[in-house]
This record gives sequence, structure tokens and C-alpha cells, in this order.
Amino acid sequence: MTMTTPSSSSSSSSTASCTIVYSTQTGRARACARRTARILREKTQLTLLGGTPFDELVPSFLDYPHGQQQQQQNHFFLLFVSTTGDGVHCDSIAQTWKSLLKKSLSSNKLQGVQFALFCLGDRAYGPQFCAAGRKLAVRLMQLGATSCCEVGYGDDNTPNGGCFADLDRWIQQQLLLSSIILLEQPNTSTVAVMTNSNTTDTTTTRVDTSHYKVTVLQEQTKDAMDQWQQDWCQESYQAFFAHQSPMTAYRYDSQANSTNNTPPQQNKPLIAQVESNTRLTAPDWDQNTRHIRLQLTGYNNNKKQTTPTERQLPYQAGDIATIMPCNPPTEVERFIQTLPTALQTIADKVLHLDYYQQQQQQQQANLLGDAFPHWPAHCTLRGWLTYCADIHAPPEREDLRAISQFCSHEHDMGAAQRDKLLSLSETAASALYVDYILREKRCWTDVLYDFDSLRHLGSGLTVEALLAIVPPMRPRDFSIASAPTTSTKPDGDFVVELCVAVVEGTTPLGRSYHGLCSHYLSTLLLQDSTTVLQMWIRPGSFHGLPLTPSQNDTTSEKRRWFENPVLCIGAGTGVAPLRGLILEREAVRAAQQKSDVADSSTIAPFAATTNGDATNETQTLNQYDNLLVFGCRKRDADYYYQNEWTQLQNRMVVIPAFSREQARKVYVQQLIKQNGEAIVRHIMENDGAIYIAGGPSMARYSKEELIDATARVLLDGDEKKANLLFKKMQARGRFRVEAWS
Ligand SMILES: Cc1cc2nc3c(=O)[nH]c(=O)nc-3n(C[C@H](O)[C@H](O)[C@H](O)COP(=O)(O)O)c2cc1C
Repeated sequence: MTMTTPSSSSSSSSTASCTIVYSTQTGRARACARRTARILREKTQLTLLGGTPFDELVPSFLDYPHGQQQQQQNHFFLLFVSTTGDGVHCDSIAQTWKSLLKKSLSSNKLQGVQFALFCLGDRAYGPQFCAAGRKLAVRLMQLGATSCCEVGYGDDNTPNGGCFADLDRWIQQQLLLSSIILLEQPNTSTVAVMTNSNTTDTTTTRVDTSHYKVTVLQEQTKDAMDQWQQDWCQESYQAFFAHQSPMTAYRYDSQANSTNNTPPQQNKPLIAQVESNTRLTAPDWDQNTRHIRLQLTGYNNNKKQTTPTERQLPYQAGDIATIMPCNPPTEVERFIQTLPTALQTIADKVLHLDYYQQQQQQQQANLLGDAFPHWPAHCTLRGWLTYCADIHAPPEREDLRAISQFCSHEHDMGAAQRDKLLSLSETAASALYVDYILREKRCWTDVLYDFDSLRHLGSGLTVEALLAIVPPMRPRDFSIASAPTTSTKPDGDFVVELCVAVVEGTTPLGRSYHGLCSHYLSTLLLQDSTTVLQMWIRPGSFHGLPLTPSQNDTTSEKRRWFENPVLCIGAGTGVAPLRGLILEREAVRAAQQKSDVADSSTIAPFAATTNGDATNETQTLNQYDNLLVFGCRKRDADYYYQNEWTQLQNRMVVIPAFSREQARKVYVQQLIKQNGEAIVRHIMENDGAIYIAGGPSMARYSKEELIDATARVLLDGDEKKANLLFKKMQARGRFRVEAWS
């Protein structure tokens, strides 16, 4: 996407202009950017430019045209930055962030650049709350940029709307808006009160459907279920799927060797077949958690390489599988039934979709708006709804505003429904949005069903409008639970195992709901054993850990990796990447032992290390190279992989925290505190590693207990030194957190 530079497009030098840029992993920062753009359009004279992810910004910050400061003094960048991983930046800012960190940049590189920053995050991550946004603010200022407005913080857990509630406050309550007024009128000493602050005028926010031209062909095709694999539209769907690839996904060549040659967004998904899909939780337990084994075929690694440690593996322990789900036929049919009759009748006709790139000026006017250019060129409406449209997602408030214009005036309740949809998108009605959409988990289908004037005669809802409003299907992430070394077959095929908790339940009003992707995965084998699914593999926070000795390591260095103990801490499905790490360590160790024997090496068997000064407790833990502190509810209900740990009992110890087996709840962090001295001595004194996976609160409390124990046991109570030690361990790959909400 190419942008105009501020100087070339500001309508006059006294009108402020801003370029909107965002970084997002799951789309919320983009939704915030879109909402802000709409509000600014309604309430200010600002010229809005751009509306793009950081790494697609042209010119980038660093290429920002210098020497035109006079013209640009009232231009600013409006930035929306989400945090992911353990306090790190999202993929869509990776390149920009790398460039910004270059040591060679002078401290006035961004002089004259003004920015307003809204950070998105989750306070459950503790000190890592909005870490990425805060780091960006510091770096921009180090390079001479100035912040023209107090930094805004959005927390997922803020009552009545999460990040969006915080965003509205940031915009309205004299932060962003007042800064803009000062930019527009630099000599104003007092902030003007905004007029039309509660506008419900939709003329400025009408959905522009002119990007698309849909031709309905005469052919009719019934089979939507495997439509994406049919010859007549396969290429179209593949182009759409490739565009949904995560930026950091591995690219495999035709032989599926990892390769970096394919440009991002032309990265077709891998095709997997379900080998097995079994329940991990007890049959009478209300949580359904599955162990799913996926077979990826036809990926020949270099067969000349024989030992697992030398062979190029298709993924690394702790990597992430990004799965492209599809909507179940029943939900698609229900959605179709909520559409105007004219659309229902063409649901199975072949469609040809043309996308028109708008002229630059129009593009700016439709900033962050209504054009997704990558829908498949050939499909049916039913196929599009099955594979491409995220109709199971809750509509954002801006989406409700967008569809309000299609409430038919010919329907008795048309005007009232339009006003209702508009008010649901207003800041003042955020509690209503929370009650109606979030708490009741209403998705697109539910909303279209409830607002029946949208399908009434005269609604004007067309396929073009749906293409403009409904968001594209978003692939979902799952940590890989298997060890790559033992999952790779001699012919190059490989297996990926997942541990998936199926999201399902009942809302406060008694409506049942389920999570799209976990439900999709849970039903895969049940439907049809030949079903294939599409996925990518990408690195997660545990990627690149020192698990596998490199070929250049000396024998004694190789030995060290196996001798150093590892502490894994996890709860629930957080055990998935930890299982991958533990099994991989054991697989590499076994392979190494075999090759040591073959080499007639004099290396002694891998004996457990002991510590002369140890307490009884330490001596017990010290016998094991793998410690797992695992939290679940009950031993007989959801103690995942218990049998496997039993088989490894000579090499590992599990400290389970069963939260519901006694009157008072017990969590992993309490067991870490209880065993703190033994754990810390064993891990720290043997140059071990610590990996945590699961919910952000569990991860934070566990880390705090570990730091506390390290300070107490090893550093005379000096917490600062303990914190520093963990930072150093992190830099060496010896401490990592993979947390998700
Ligand atoms: C895997 C994962 C890791 C996260 N890590 C952090 C974190 O370290 N700090 C934080 O404040 N928020 C963290 N979050 C919360 C996100 O920043 C928050 O959900 C945000 O609204 C997502 O915005 P996005 O949809 O634009 O990516 C994390 C979320 C996920 C899914």
C-alpha cells in the first residue's frame, strides 16, 4: 500500500493531518484504529492519511521526509500498538521495530515527527502490560520524535468494553481530541469544546461498496463443504488463504523443506489430515480437552541426513500451529436465512468477484474502511461464508454502525433498529454493547437474525455490502505439543500434536455457545476421516531454545545441554508446549546417547547430579533433569498426559497442583513458593532453564515466586539482583514465558 506524504496531501498548512498506523496480532488494534478514524472524521477537520500496519507503511518512519518541517508541523502519526508474547511486539511491526533499534540511528533521526500513541494490552500480564507500546514510545523519543498527546492504555479487562472503553475515554476526555485542536490552532491557549459530540449522523460513515463488482453466473454448485479444493475455484481460494498466513510462518518449498524464499502473503497453508482425535479429560468431566494428532504428508526432508540432531526438522519444539478453521454448514445455512431473499436465492450460484483499487484520494477518505482486497475471485456465497467470512466472530461496535445503514425503512421497526445499532456503537452505550454482544457471545449470524429489518424488502444489503462489512476468517493459534525429532518419519512426512480445550458453555441468558476453531478441531475425525485441514507453523516464544546441540559443539558442550535441568511450569493446556520441550529433550538425549555408544565414546551415562550441600528436599528434586509444576483441577479429571509422565519417571518429577481436590484451592505458584528453595538451588546452581506456559496471571505469579525464592536463597534477599539474573537468563534462552489469555 502506498501512502501520500503529509506535505503533498494536507489540504492547507493550518489543517492538521495524521497518518494512522497500527500493529496487531488478533485485529483489535486495527479495530481501535478504525473506530478512532471514524470519530476523528466526524469531530475534527483533520486530514486522515493511511491506515495500515507498521510494516506496510510507505514511507516508513525512518524515511519520513525531512526538511519540510514547516509544512509538517501540524502532521502527526496516530499509532495503535498491541503487545503479544511475553511483552513483545506483534509480527506486523517486526521490520519497523528492527530498523528503529539500529544503533547507527542518530538521536535526531525523527526530529520533527509527532505522534500520539494508544497501547493495547492486558493488565494480567503485570509489568509486561502494554510493554511493546511503552518500548516504542521510549524509542521514538530517543530518536527525537515528540509525543503530542499523553499515551493512552487499553486493557482487555476494563469493565464495559475492555480496550474500546479505554480508547473512547482517551479520545473524548480531552486527550487526543484536545491535542488535535491545539495542532489545528497552535495559538489556542484553551481547549475548544467540541460540538456534535453525540452525533449519530451516518452520512460520514456509510459503507462504500464500490470496491467490488459481483457477477452472478448461471452455474449452480451445491457442494460448499469442500469447495476450496474444487478445480474451478481452487486457485482463488488458495490466494485468499495465502493472504491470511501469519507474517512469521515458515515457508516450505514444494518438498516442504523450510525455506525463506516465498514472499509473505504468498505462503500457502500446509495440508494436514487427522490421524487421531482423543479425549484427554475424564468422560464425566464437563471440560472436553482433546489430544489431536495431525499428519502432514509429502514433505521430504533431505534423506541423506540420518541422525535426528543433524536432520533439518520441519519445526522446533514449542512452535505454534496456526489453524484455518471453517464455519459449520448449519451456521452457514442459518446466516443465509438471515439475508434478504434475493441473496438467499443465489447462495449456491457461482460468483465472480472483481475488486477495484480506489483512487488515492478516495482511499484516504475510506480510511481503514471497507475494502478487503483478497476475497477469492471465484466462489459461491455459501462457500465464501464457509471458508472466508468470520461470521462466528462478535461484530465490533464499528461493524454494528456500518450495518445500521441497511435497516429497511419499509420495515415497521426499521428506523428503531437502525437507531439501536447506532447506539450500540456509541461510547455512551458501551454497557449495552457488553450485555448484548460480549456477555451473550452474539456473533454476526445472531445480530443479523435479531435485526430482521436487515433482510426486509428495501434493505439494500447486497453481496458487495457483505464483502465490505464482514471480516475475513482469522486463523487461530495452538501451541504444538509434540517433539519434532520423534514426529518426523524417514520419508519426510511429519506429525504435529495439539492439546485443545474445546471452548463451550452457556451465557447468562442460557444461550449455548462454542469457540469456532476448538469446536472445528474437536469434530474433525467425527465427521469424516478423510477431512483435511489447513495450517501454518510459526515460531512461538519458546522458539530457538538451546535444546539441540549444534554440530559445532564440542562433545562436552553437547553433554551440558542434557545435564542442565529444566523447570517447566504450566496449567491446563499450557502443558502443550512444555510437553513438546520435555519430549524433544528426551529424544535428542536418546539419539545422542546412541551416537555416543556408536562412537565408543568414554562419556559416562547421564547420571543425575547431586548437590553436596543440599537439603533432603533438594536431594529429591536433584535426581531429575526435568521438573514439571503442573496445575489442573483434579487428578482423575484433567491431569493431562499423566501416563506419559509416569513412563518418564526416572528422568522427571511432576509437582501437581490440584486446585479442587481439597477445601482450599491450590495453584502452581503456591507449590513453587513451597518448594522454592529446592527448585531454585537445583535450577540456578546447575545453570538450568525455566519455561512457563499458560494463562498470564499464572505466569506472572509463578515468575514472582521464582524471583522471590532466588533472591532469598541465593542473593541475600536482593530482589534487584534476582530480577537482573532472570533478564540475563531470558537473553540466553534460559527463561521464557508463553502466555495466552
Ligand atoms: C499470546 C498473547 C500474548 C500476550 N501478551 C501480552 C503481554 O505481554 N502484555 C500485555 O499487556 N498484553 C498481552 N496480550 C494481550 C493483548 O495485547 C491484548 O489482547 C490486545 O487487545 C490484543 O490486540 P490485537 O488484537 O491488536 O493483537 C497478549 C495476548 C496474547 C493472545
